[in-house]
Amino acid sequence: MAGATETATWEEMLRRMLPPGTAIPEGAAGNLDYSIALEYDGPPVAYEVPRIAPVDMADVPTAEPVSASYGLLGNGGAAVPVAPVFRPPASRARAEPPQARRGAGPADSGPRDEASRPATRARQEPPSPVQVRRSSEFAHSGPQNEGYSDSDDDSRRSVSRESAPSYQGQSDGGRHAMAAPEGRRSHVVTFGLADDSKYDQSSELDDTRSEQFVAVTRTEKRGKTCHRCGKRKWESKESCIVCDKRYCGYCLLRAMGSMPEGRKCITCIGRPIYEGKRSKLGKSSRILSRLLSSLEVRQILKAEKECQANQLRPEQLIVNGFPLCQEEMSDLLSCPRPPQNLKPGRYWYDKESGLWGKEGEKPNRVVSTNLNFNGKIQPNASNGNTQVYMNGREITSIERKILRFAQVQCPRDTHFWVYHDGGYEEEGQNNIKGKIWESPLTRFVCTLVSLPVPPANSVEPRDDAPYSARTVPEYLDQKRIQKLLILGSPGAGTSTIFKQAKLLYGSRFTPEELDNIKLMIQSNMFKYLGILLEGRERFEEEALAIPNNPNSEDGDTQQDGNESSGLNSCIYSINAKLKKFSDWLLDIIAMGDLDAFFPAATREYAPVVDELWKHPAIQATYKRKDELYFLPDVAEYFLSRAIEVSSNEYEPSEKDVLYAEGVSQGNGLAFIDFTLDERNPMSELYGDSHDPSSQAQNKYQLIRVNAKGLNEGCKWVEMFEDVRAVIFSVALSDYDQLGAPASGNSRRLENKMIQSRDLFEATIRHPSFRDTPFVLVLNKFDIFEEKIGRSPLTACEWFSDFDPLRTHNNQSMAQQAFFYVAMKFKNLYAEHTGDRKLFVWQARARDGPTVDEAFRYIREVLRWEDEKEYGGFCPDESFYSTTELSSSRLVEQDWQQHPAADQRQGST
Ligand SMILES: Nc1nc2c(ncn2[C@@H]2O[C@H](COP(=O)(O)OP(=O)(O)OP(=O)(O)O)[C@@H](O)[C@H]2O)c(=O)[nH]1
Ligand SMILES: [Mg+2]
Repeated sequence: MAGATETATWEEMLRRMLPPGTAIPEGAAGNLDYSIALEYDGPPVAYEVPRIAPVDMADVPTAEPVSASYGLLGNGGAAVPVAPVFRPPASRARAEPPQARRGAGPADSGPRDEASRPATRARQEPPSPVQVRRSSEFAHSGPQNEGYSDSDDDSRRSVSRESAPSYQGQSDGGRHAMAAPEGRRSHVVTFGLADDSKYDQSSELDDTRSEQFVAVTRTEKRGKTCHRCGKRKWESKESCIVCDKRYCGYCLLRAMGSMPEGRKCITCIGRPIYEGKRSKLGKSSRILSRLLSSLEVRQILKAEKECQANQLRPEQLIVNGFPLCQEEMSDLLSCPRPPQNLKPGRYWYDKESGLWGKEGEKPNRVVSTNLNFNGKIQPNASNGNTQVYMNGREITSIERKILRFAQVQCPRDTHFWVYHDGGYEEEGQNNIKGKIWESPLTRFVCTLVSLPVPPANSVEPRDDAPYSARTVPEYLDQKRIQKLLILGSPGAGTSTIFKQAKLLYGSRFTPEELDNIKLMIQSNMFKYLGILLEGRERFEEEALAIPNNPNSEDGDTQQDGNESSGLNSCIYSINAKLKKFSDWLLDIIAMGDLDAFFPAATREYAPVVDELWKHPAIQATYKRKDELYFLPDVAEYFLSRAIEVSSNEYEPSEKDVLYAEGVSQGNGLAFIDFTLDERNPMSELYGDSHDPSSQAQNKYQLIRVNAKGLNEGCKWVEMFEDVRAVIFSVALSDYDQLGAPASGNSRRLENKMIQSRDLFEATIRHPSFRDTPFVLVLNKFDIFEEKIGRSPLTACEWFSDFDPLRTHNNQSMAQQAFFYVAMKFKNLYAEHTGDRKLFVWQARARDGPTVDEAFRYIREVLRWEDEKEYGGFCPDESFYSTTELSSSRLVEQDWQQHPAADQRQGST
């Protein structure tokens, strides 16, 4: 837009400002840093504040350049022509009557109006950026005559000196005295650089934007200060869907009136909305429901959603490279299966299959087929690189994975035709080979990875046949279900939380699921047995390796002669024990007396480890006893009921299901859909009345990815970019535990808390989650509480600076330690995400209610996130950033006493 004319204008302006004859610096128009007027955003002031009016540079009188004949010393000292002193017209602009500003008709114009015309014009028309800059430029250059100083402060002061008195002087008998718009604070001018990238994004709105939008920045204070009264209140704000100005409950109706087009300032009525708000059109907010009756709210929201001014314009939609015309857009929106949540942008559309997606991306919806658009689909529409083509489009790798999953042969250079029902054939073969999305499993996997599928019993209107209704399976209705992804390192409790969700909100386990869990429990039991036997073998190897090979490659076990022989004798004695132990194992197995075997095996195992650990050489090698012993606690729970558990008739109890490690035998991906009722301690505190539309918001899909899938380079994770929140579970009790390294060749065990931290770090940095809120669940608080007294938190090197207050009991020590750990994670998160808040909750996942409360907290987080984005409620920093947590009931009490205070941290 900044073409040659603009440059010329700048040059012209500079020329007028510089002393006559001065050369304009090269490239000045492009490089000079021009300050821009900003609207004052601080607390209200008691006095009327002057305005700076735009200046028409054409009206600035300038002197002709001194001609050569006036040479400095020449011409016998004849007077050099001087321009008259220029008086800034700011006061005239101020004195403009309100009507004139709103666009007075010709009847109003008289000689007086004539006199103020330049300023009036500048106010009436949306000024170009150049005009706005001119005004601010003038604010700097004007006072120059009176000893202009460089500092902002000074310049501001000189502006007031200059313009305030003249405003008083010209108030013209009160008729022209400009009252601030009804009840509104006047604007004050400050100086700085406008930086409004948000507005830059939607350049199509630029031309309609008034001077306010160019000059006002959306600063960090967004959300806290009311635009009208300027007060910073700790309460919800509602924002204008056009200009995003926020208003408190007191000012909202005054600023927005009856809202015929929804939430718009009166001055924004008729203007197109800010596109970032499109997805929120028609969604209710606390503040509206508080101020108006539910019927009124409904009407306003309906108008907001449906009125003409707020609709997309066809040219905002570019499909297959061409902007739509009105007719094409109507066809698209009125077809039986239109795209959802349409926003302005570039899309591709495959007419044969109905697949629809954003340009350069995988498909995200199946819309009706056979819509005719000007543009035809291009091979690179979705930016695929698979050399597999579907109706002419090169598909993306995730689509190819699904094809393979559905057992569709698709080597390179395959060209398919795919039809509305998923039927496919190779190009030129005229032979439908099958239907891609026929199997429920394929459909399920598609939804998990957010690929669209056609409705199950799709009957597509070919040749304009009347459209028949279809049923879309519930879980395909992705719009209404909010996906929550739960992750964590091994043993952190993700499966337990998942199973709790199932028990709390879901249906009971089906017989198949129970069968699966039973198999899982049984195979876990054999895994524990495997560990026992492996341990025995390992000790035997230890024993054999050293005497036979004193210079063995394992440097850690090299010992000097004395120690070595000491170790040998020790190991021999252990070996004898082990021999006895293994003979005994074999006997028991031979007799089939497993009931005796399992408990005995675990019982016998520990003393062997103890024995080994006594020796200094072993200690030097392994550093920690845990490295010799990693049978999970839960092993004993199941091993002690070995016969019962391993029999065919075994039926896992609810407790067994919860205690078992894992979700299913394969233990990969698992998901569950559930709904939460409205009961919530927090929303009650805020006096919420949730409208029925929020019910739909309460549907969730919890997806659990096992730790292994994560460790393999987070491969799965990429498929979950549309999750609403990531729940990351960490076992608090891991701080003094060691675990096998997730990857790499090192056999050295690592601190499990550090492992969790590293995984957490990798996850928050993952591009798929750049904008996704994270909720950290600090789990296993029960074990933590129990052991914190005997095993210091500093056992984990990351917590080495933990310096608790002295306490008399484990409970308060555990709370202190919990806060400390929470803050460590919060700081880490803030570091990586540019100061975003990490939400933390404390849980004991074996304990149902703590998981229930965790999910209610997560739901609340999602609402905060929604409202934060849409213009509302933003809980006070103190509890948002430092202490939201935690052991629910405890917090609940604190909250009731000190809703916004930082009390919880203090209480520890
Ligand atoms: N005491 C106690 N045990 C817990 C808690 N949460 C989980 N557990 C137990 O810890 C063990 C491991 O929990 P899981 O839920 O299987 O851990 P996970 O994160 O799924 O681990 P992977 O399956 O390896 O990914 C199970 O025996 C659980 O019953 C808790 O808060 N307190
Ligand atoms: Mg598990």
